[in-house]
Amino acid sequence: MAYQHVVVPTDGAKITVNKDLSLTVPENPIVTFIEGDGIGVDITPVMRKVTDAAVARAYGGKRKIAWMEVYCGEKAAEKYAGDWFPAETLEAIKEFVVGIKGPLTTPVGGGFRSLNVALRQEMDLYVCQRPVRWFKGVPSPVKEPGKVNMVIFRENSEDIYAGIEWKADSPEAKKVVDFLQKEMGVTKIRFPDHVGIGIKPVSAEGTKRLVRKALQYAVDQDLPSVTLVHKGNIMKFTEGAFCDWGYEIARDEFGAKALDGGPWHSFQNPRTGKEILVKDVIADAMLQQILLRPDEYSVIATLNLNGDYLSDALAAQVGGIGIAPGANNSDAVALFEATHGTAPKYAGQDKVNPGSLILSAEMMLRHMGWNEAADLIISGVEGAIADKTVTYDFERLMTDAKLLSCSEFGDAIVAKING
Ligand SMILES: NC(=O)C1=CN([C@@H]2O[C@H](COP(=O)(O)OP(=O)(O)OC[C@H]3O[C@@H](n4cnc5c(N)ncnc54)[C@H](OP(=O)(O)O)[C@@H]3O)[C@@H](O)[C@H]2O)C=CC1
Ligand SMILES: O=C(O)CCC(=O)C(=O)O
Ligand SMILES: [Mg+2]
Repeated sequence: MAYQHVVVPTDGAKITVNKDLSLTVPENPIVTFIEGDGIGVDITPVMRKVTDAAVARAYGGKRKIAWMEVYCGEKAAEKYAGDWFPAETLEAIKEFVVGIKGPLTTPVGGGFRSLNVALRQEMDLYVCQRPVRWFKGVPSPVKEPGKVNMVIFRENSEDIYAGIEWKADSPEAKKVVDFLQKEMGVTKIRFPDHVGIGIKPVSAEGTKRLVRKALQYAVDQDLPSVTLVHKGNIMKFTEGAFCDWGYEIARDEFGAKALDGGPWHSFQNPRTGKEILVKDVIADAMLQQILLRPDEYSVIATLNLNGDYLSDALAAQVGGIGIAPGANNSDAVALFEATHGTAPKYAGQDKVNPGSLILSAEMMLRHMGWNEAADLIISGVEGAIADKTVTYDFERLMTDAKLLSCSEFGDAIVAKING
């Protein structure tokens, strides 16, 4: 398609999705990127530099990413006369199927809705996959961070993130309250006169497609358990149903059987013969379990809000959100991004840790099947940390570490990649 501001690189070729959803990746794939607001200007160029270095080193110049900038957030508003979310950005990410983004600002309370959530919803990127593991030498607030090795599968399209809510005192909120009281027999709205109302949709379809991915991941990676995290004791028909549907798909599609009458289940990994335990934990209890007994958890499948809370909490255990990567996937399109936000107080200072976005690029390379380059990124990050040459977030918690800027940390990783 013809784009207004997006310039398609002439030296690149399109990644295509095959019928079985595998990718055909040319030697010079076009990969879309959104720079991002706030610290996006600092971390995105560093991520590109490290990724290019890893690809060059791994394939000796035979392969090269053709980066294609697309716009969202503040930079889009400048380019597209106030449009923060240009339609052609969505079109380009969908057309070129693999992309990576910096963080985007969302105002609290009023203002526009989250552009990050809108990107996920518009492209139905229903899986938010966030691996959390410790890198040797990273300072952590817990005694044994090495026991943390989990992958969160966060449902990315439903829950209260669907954005169905009405402001207190608006005619819409009053209408919904009226409907609830008069037609649904609701008597428990504590202060009905000035109340904001939010609706939390959770469906069988949305739950099952997410839990299916989590179970399949456990099978493919030969992992010991999948834990369904929910608040089903309180929200029975949303969070409770998520848990029930999760077990149902484990039974129906993976042959899981209930253990001692349930609710926990298990099934045999068809590839390795090992048992995979399917269990559930209530969300508040899970927040203490990840601190006290992290080694008992491996793959986590959960709803949108629980997954948001869990990802930042788990990231803190292994060194903070400066080093927490992620992916947003549909069946065809993948958009990689850090777990953290725009950290506005550090914007433009060349200060923050680019690690989360670099490790998101590592996930992206693996998604493309470029595992050799992905491995080099991991060893580069490990090497820079082992040398205690780190950004402020790690340096302030380490003894005898050398403080590096964001770009210098990128250079230290590149030096390890080329070393
Ligand atoms: N996917 C996305 O694009 C996301 C966007 N957001 C948006 O970002 C904005 C700011 O959100 P906020 O709640 O402040 O959360 P942020 O994640 O942006 O920042 C919170 C704190 O986390 C630490 N931090 C974040 N990124 C890094 C990094 N790269 N290196 C080192 N430390 C880091 C900093 O801690 P310290 O102060 O201790 O140094 C920072 O003050 C909001 O508009 C929010 O909506 C939020 C989350 C995700
Ligand atoms: O979109 C936002 O502003 C926040 C999103 C977020 O916190 C997340 O995806 O983890
Ligand atoms: Mg978050």
